[in-house]
Parts: sequence; C-alpha cells; structure tokens
Amino acid sequence: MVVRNTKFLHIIANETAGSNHGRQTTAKVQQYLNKIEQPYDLLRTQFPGHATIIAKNIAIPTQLQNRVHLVVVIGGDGTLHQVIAGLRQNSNMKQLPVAYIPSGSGNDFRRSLNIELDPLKNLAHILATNQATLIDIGSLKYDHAPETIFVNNVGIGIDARTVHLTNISALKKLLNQIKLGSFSYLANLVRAFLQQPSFDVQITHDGYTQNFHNIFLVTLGNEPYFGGGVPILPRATFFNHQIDLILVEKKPLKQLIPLFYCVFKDGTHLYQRGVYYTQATQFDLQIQQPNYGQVDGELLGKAAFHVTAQVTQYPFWL
Ligand SMILES: Nc1ncnc2c1ncn2[C@@H]1O[C@H](COP(=O)(O)OP(=O)(O)OP(=O)(O)O)[C@@H](O)[C@H]1O
Repeated sequence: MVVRNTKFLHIIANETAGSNHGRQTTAKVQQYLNKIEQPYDLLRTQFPGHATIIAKNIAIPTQLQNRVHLVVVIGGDGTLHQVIAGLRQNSNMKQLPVAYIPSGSGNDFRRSLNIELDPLKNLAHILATNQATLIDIGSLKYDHAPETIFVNNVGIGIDARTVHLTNISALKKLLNQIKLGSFSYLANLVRAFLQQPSFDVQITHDGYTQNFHNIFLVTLGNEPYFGGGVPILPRATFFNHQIDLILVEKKPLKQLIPLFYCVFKDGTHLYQRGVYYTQATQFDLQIQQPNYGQVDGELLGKAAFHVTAQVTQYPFWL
C-alpha cells in the first residue's frame, strides 16, 4: 500500500551540476515522485545564479497551505548555497526547510553530514522525516555587497584561487565525467600554490584584534571540508554554534607537503607552526591586498576583502 503523506516538495534542480549528473538525478527523482503520487513542483535552473531567484520567489498557493512545505535541492554545494541565500530573502515565506539530494562534483555538505548518495534512498528518507533540524550556517557581509550566507565555508587566498583555476580548467569536465573531480581540485591546488602571493590579515574576534603576516590561506567554516573532501577544519561541525577559522602562513613547498599530509592523516596540521586555528561566534577579517575569495565553492571575485561573519541557524530536513 502506498501511504501518501502531507508534504509538498518545491524541487529546485541544477541539472548542470556535477558535469550534468544533475540531469540523471532529477529524472530519477521525478519518476519516483510520480510513481508514488507525491505532490511536488519542479523548477530547473536555467543560468548561473538562477537558484537564488527561484528560492526568493517561492510562494505557497492558498489551496496548499495545509501541507508541510519543504524545498528539495538537487545540485552541488553551490546550488545549495544559492537556494538558502534566496530563501533567506523570500518575503512570502520565512525560512522554508531545505532537504538536499547531492549531485555536484565536490559535495562537501553531503560528506560532512553523511547524506545518502543514492537519490531514491535519500528521497525515501526525506519523505519519512517529519521535522527539521537546525544547523549552523554563517551570515556573511563583505565590503558593500548585501548580507549573504555561507553554508560550508568562505575562503580568501589559495582555496579561492584554486576555485578560480578549477572553474576555468577544461580538465574539470573531463575528470568529473570519469568521477575524479577531486583530482582536478588537487591539480589546481598545486598550480594555485605556485601563483598565490602571501598577504596580511587583521582578525577581530571575542574583543581581540590580531595581525598576521605572510598568510596564503584564510578559511572560515561550519564543517570540515573544502574542495571536494580536503578536511581543512577537522573540528568544525554544523551543530556547535561556532565558526571555525584557519590561517596558514606561506612556506616553501617542501615544508607545506608534510603539513598537507597531516591534513589528511589526522588533522594535526591545526597545531603546527605557521597555522593559526580558533573558533568563535563572530569574526571580522580585513585583507588589504587584492585576493580571490570564494563562498561554498562559488567565486566572489578578486578584491581587498573586509569580511564579517556571524553564526546563525537554518532548518534542514536531515
Ligand atoms: N542552467 C545552468 N547553466 C549553467 N550553469 C548553471 C545552471 N544552473 C546553475 N548553474 C551554475 O552551476 C554552478 C555549479 O553548481 P554546483 O556548485 O551546484 O555544482 P558543482 O560545482 O558540480 O558541485 P560542487 O559545488 O558540489 O562541487 C553554480 O555556480 C550555478 O550557478
């Protein structure tokens, strides 16, 4: 017997995510929902940034108001970021809960929360779940841009330069197609290292201001990974109401390789010379020299950044 539930799903699908892996995932989801007669609405993104516009404009028709509404994201970390940013700007609905069906190339959010990879098993779990869980996200302000958010992390320096190089690399598409997308990130990380100049950072948190010099990586995060599985912030979790911060000083490659080894081995890079790591509920960062910035794997461009980040929460259907 098929038990129909009272949920209504607003699906936002980026079919181009994961080098078009999103298309297959969306087709499977649609077929399954039709089969079980689950009410839903499916909107496919048509261009970069479209997910934010769709999410911002979701409205609930009067005849559906007695249902439990949730937004189901099909895509990668970038699409998830855009949907939550849009939902926070939606003036029709306050904080509609979000469920996530990963189909990106990096999928760091999925990795941190151990979300089921099989879209149909994941969907069955989403349909069987009856309440949202609050997870930490970051509220983010930088320069004159309107307030936005980060779900996974925001970074300035080598990680953002790597995103830039990966975005423009033809290798990404090829490696994604053979399910080796993380290798394209690692290959570009090495290129980014060779290109990345060091810079100065001023950080204020908990009433203290500190200045750091010769830095090449600054990352603020709510979860351990960036770049498709690099556990740069191993102590970060979506549930401690803190943002984790790491700064890494630029060193010769031969000293950085052992540090990088510790990142993957046991997370002891956090306690090594030239690494500054802390947690706080709010950070203010100032970087005068123009640098690449990234938020949830989406490039913010190249600028002198003044960033303020504060922990907040968002409801997820986990
Ligand atoms: N129809 C579309 N055509 C081209 N780009 C799109 C379209 N819809 C969305 N996008 C863009 O695709 C980009 C990548 O999306 P997303 O980050 O979800 O996937 P991914 O990069 O494969 O996964 P991950 O971030 O997990 O590595 C986003 O910047 C988004 O704006």
